[in-house]
Amino acid sequence: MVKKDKYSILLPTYNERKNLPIITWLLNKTFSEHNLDWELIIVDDGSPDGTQEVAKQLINAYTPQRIQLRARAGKLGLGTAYVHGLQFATGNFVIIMDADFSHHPKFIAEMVKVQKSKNYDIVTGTRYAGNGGVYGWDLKRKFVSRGANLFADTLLRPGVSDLTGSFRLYKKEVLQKVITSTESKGYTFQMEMMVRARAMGFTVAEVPISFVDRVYGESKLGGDEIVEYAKGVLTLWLKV
Ligand SMILES: Nc1nc2c(ncn2[C@@H]2O[C@H](COP(=O)(O)OP(=O)(O)O[C@H]3O[C@H](CO)[C@@H](O)[C@H](O)[C@@H]3O)[C@@H](O)[C@H]2O)c(=O)[nH]1
Ligand SMILES: [Mg+2]
Repeated sequence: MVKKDKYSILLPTYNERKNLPIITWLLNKTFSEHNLDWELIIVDDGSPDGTQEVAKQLINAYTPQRIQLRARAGKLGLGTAYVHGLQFATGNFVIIMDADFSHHPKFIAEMVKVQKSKNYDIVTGTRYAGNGGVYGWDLKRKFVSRGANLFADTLLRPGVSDLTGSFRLYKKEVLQKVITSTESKGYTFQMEMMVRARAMGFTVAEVPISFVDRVYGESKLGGDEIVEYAKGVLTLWLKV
């Protein structure tokens, strides 16, 4: 008997109380409509806004088979949140995404379809190809994001149009291999993951997505992150 595919979504959250119920509802809708098996793994880093209380209510509503809350004591960052969540994933595929609607679950169906078309190791959402785009960012953030991608692409040539985005589908064993070899933690993390995956010979396909900026709260991108990112690109350029 062929085992049915299962998709584990790793959802890092920090102060996403308002977004979590709707994102969960949309995930359920998408996976039900396409008759796909799935689970949601919420990695909350001690959000002071009560995100975990909401997560517990969602577990009651959707069952513990469907949703796991894998909390950590404090805000330890996105990169390690994926590492933490991954150990609890029971699916053969893993999807990583943001909880603030920048990544709409409706794109998952297309990512799954594209993955199956040529048995790709990774499918990444891209804002910078086809119908992809960014909505709600000011000019500075757009410029920084484009510049960051151009810089890494010029030096490292991974052949992927969106290196810093984090809406991605991986074969679980591929994610495990790539994440173990990745050293950076902040915004550099997604870019390093993709560059290393390509260097290891994994196949990557792209699906255009529209990225919509969050309504509540603020992003953490600052001057320090930009410097860290530039250092990360140069380090990889020397090593990979
Ligand atoms: N557990 C945990 N979750 C976190 C943490 N920091 C952020 N998150 C969660 O991670 C997701 C992304 O955080 P945002 O603060 O919304 O990031 P962003 O500035 O919008 O950046 C996004 O776009 C970038 C590309 O332009 C991406 O590089 C980045 O990974 C992210 O997708 C959200 O679900 C947020 O709750 C943390 O320290 N711990
Ligand atoms: Mg965001």
